[in-house]
Amino acid sequence: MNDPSVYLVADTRITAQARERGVHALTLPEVVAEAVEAGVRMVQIRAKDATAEEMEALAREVAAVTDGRAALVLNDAVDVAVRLRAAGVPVDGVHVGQSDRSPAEARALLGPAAHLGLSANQPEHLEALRRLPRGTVSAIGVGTVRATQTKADAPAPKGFDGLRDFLAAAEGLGVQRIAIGGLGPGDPSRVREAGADGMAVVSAICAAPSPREAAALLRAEWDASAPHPAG
Ligand SMILES: Cc1ncc(COP(=O)(O)OP(=O)(O)O)c(N)n1
Ligand SMILES: Cc1nc(C(=O)O)sc1CCOP(=O)(O)O
Ligand SMILES: [Mg+2]
Repeated sequence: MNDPSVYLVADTRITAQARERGVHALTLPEVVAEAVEAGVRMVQIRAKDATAEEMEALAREVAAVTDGRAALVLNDAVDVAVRLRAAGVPVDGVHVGQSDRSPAEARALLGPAAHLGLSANQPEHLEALRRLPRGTVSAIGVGTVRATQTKADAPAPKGFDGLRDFLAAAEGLGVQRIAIGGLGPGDPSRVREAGADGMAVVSAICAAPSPREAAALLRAEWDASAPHPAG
């Protein structure tokens, strides 16, 4: 099973913005390399402006970096992931949202072994998930926890209490539960206490002056915090 505890959503726009502003001088594959060396074990490529060809080229570059040390997931791009997996490139799967390709269709295209993440932030999303065959969805991304500048159409912030309630409602569905949105250093213990299996971050790593140090701190904080009593 993939380890989503500290999950880097490597975003092309946020990384380029940080580089243009002189926050750091790294490309997206370099950010991923630093994060993986610091202990991140799951990475998603989020390239909202990329064509399929650009996503494929970037995914090949990032896959050469992750190379089995971290799971690699593509945002939205089911067809690209299918193509790369067929070509033997180590891409583990895809994350889709509620208005992307349906999870049933994505699973049919990806096959049973791939990772399939799905955004879920409303009770009806969990109801729909309950109706799907077990194993269709591997993980849900639940957000936003805090307001975020990274996603213009992000759902309303739930806060940590809302996160806890939503994760409890998703218990027993056989999916990993990943918190996302406005998270960063200082949050791992609260995310774990709320019952999440992982926390996904964009800015906390991609827009940090040192992505390596930011990732190492999240890794250390996650590892030092206690799991949810329910396991
Ligand atoms: C881990 C994780 N959770 C949620 C999302 C959001 O996906 P989506 O709702 O499809 O929005 P976009 O990222 O595509 O704008 C995610 N990417 N990853
Ligand atoms: C990609 C994404 N999805 C969200 C959701 O709530 O589904 S919030 C989000 C952006 C998270 O970026 P940051 O860590 O910089 O706040
Ligand atoms: Mg999407």
